[in-house]
Amino acid sequence: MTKPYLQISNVGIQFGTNVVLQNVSLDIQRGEFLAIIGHSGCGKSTLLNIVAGLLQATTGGVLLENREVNEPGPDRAVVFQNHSLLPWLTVEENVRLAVDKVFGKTKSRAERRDWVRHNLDLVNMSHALVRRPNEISGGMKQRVGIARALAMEPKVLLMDEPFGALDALTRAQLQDTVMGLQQQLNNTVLMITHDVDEAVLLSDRIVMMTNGPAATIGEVLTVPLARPRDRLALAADPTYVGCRAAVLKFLYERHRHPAAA
Ligand SMILES: Nc1ncnc2c1ncn2[C@@H]1O[C@H](COP(=O)(O)OP(=O)(O)OP(=O)(O)O)[C@@H](O)[C@H]1O
Repeated sequence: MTKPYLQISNVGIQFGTNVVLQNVSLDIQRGEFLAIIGHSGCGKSTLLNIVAGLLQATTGGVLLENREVNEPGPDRAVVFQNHSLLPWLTVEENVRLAVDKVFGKTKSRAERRDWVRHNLDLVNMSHALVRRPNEISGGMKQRVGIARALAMEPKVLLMDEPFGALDALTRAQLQDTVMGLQQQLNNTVLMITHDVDEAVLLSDRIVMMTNGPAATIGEVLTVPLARPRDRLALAADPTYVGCRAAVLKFLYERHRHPAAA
């Protein structure tokens, strides 16, 4: 068995007397796409923030390529639900800012410019280089956020409900883009979602969290669907339907949210 690329070991965290996570352990291999799913408030964002280095675990810890994670770093890029673009900069400048920070010393000006454009091209945003965030749609902003994260060449891409604020059609387009990128770049991805179909469509494994307080991993489901995946073809695929049913069962039968009980 290869050594895990990203290792979450016995992670627990409490805020005051509120124990949010307890004994969370997960080994992630390089190039894996993992979705984390669980009811609202169970601690998904908290877990992602610990991996991002934005929060410190109370117990346990995280290793990335055998190095302890204890602060944010460009090797772990985060894409949030609500884009975090700077409104006074253009699309190109927003990505450029991150690229300059990471590659300011190792790439020339021209190389950095090409790298910014290449990453915007990957998410089909080359046509909007000089637009500002308030001049583009929500889906386009998320595309720019993804380009910015990819342009940092992170070891791990962390996505916190990246499509949560988008309408269903835009969401489906973005999911297809992310699947295409995954096919091309083979990133290691940890993505939080509330959407069962999204989790099955995009992931290699789905991590299902129990309800809080003291939430932990209840089950991990492997999604044995070949790639590339086609959402229309999969809708009637017995393996897809079975995975979907397993996640729904976990969420709505075995770990129903207390508020819905
Ligand atoms: N900095 C903090 N200080 C105190 N409590 C916090 C802090 N961050 C998170 N919490 C608490 O931790 C719990 C889990 O929150 P978290 O946002 O991680 O859940 P979630 O599963 O991502 O929820 P959602 O799906 O609704 O986004 C909540 O009870 C929240 O109030």
